[in-house]
Amino acid sequence: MHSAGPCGLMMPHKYTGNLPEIFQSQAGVPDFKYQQIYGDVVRIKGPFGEDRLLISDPKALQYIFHTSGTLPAPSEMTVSNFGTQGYGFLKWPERTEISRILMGRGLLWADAEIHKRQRKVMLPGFGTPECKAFVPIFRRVGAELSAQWSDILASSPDQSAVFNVASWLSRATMDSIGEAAFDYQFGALRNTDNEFMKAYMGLMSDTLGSPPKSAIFMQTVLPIWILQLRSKFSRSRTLVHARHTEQLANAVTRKLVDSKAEALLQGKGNKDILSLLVKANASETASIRLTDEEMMAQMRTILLAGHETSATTLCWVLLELARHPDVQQRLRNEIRETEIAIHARGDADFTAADLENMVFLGAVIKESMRFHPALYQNYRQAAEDNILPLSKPIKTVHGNYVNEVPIPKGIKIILSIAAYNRNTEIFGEDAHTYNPDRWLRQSGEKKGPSLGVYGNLLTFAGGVRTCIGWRFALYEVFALTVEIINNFELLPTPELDRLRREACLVMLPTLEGEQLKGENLPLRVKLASRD
Ligand code: HEM
Repeated sequence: MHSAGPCGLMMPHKYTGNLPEIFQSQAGVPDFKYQQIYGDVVRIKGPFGEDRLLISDPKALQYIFHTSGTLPAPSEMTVSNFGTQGYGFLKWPERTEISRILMGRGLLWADAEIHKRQRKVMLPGFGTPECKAFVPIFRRVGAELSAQWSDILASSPDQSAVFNVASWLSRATMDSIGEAAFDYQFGALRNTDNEFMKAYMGLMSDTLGSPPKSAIFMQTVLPIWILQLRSKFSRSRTLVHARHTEQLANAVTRKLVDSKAEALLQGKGNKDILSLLVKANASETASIRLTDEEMMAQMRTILLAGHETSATTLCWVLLELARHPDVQQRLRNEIRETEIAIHARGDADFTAADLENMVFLGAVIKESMRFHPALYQNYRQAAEDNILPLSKPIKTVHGNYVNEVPIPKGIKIILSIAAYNRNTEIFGEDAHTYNPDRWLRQSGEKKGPSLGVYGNLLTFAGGVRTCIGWRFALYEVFALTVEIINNFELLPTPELDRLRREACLVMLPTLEGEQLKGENLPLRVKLASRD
């Protein structure tokens, strides 16, 4: 296996290894560089020269996400018996500590048995019919955003304006998640002064964007209990922001959980995710049931995981459409043809089936999610000594070729979603080019081992930790893209020369020199002509 160092890559630092380059660069940049020079399995250095791996090999990723760990013997298998299949590689403790600070001890924090138990209770809220039923909510939120943009354009002299699209989408997805997940009106699109929204805006970039070397060092070498004390008492601006958001979120989620439990007692169950979760929890045996603290953590998890990721994904979709006017026009044509068919059959609006049946829309969304995965890396640690199978042989530093790599217990691995999504063996020699048409070619999908739930991308991760909200996210991204492209024309602005893929767990658009202002995607918006 090759190790990083020569060939123009940064030499590892004595104390922090390659981690500053990995965590301070723009999202995906070191991953692509290492992949191009060394291939899909690269040994990098952690603190004090510790070995770590950076992986984008499809077979190794499939093993880690899907088949590592063991199942109980068939004779020992019971309903509550904990099989470890898919849990052979657990999350890095310092990263789960970040999840705990931002979201509490919910699904993104949990691992192994606790994860399996929590996920079982949560799944009923995220099925296909449940997510399809949210489409009218997404469409309503889209219509509200459209109405506000149209008003602003109508009062501008040349009927066009530059919007920070990232801020608008963040507020739109907050309203969507509020209504669909909690039956709650955040009113984020209507009221920009909303205290809750202000706390969530910039939370990721503030707490995780461009960390200084000292923070990277502390996070990796300090024991978890010190990190926990720090998160509780530190006066640093970022941790004060995280604690303030936690207080606001806990106050809202506590009231919501209580009111849903009360509604259930009165037989008034609703269809929002929280109501479904409260119901599913009540029908579980006591040993599996989520505690009150866990229930509130799930709400904070859904709030952050479900709002920032969808908003970011939509940003990258719209950016590519602004950069590729031909693609934008083809998509608008498909949307308008579908709209004519909808009106002809006597319906007023797009249904979930209409959104799914738009082939070019599907190609645009898949390609945008491939090219710009909102979560660009996952972090795992081997629970046991293991052997990692590889798709193709790699050359070791001794010059031998090997088909598998022995993995000692405890080794930390970065699973590069960004680099897998650009793997040329899977997506073709032009994997670094944005091209929705690749999904219309027969060969566009399902090359390589089965990994991800959508287009075999890793954008929603895979296996037991596949994004629980992936169907929710898809319908939301479809619905809002259709609304915006049907009504508006998007154009690039000169500021895009300074656009960064800010690496803060989620890949946010920011502008060079203005990272501290948080997410920013300046696009020029005009009404789309209807000739
Ligand atoms: C396009 C938008 C989205 C993307 C790209 C995305 C991506 C991901 C990824 C990569 C993971 C795995 C993270 C890890 O294991 O560390 C994940 C997990 C998760 N996502 Fe999403 N997500 C999106 C939208 C949503 C939405 C809308 C919701 C909720 C409504 C949601 C809820 C969650 C939850 C709760 C988990 C933890 C699942 C588990 O560990 O079992 N996500 N997501």
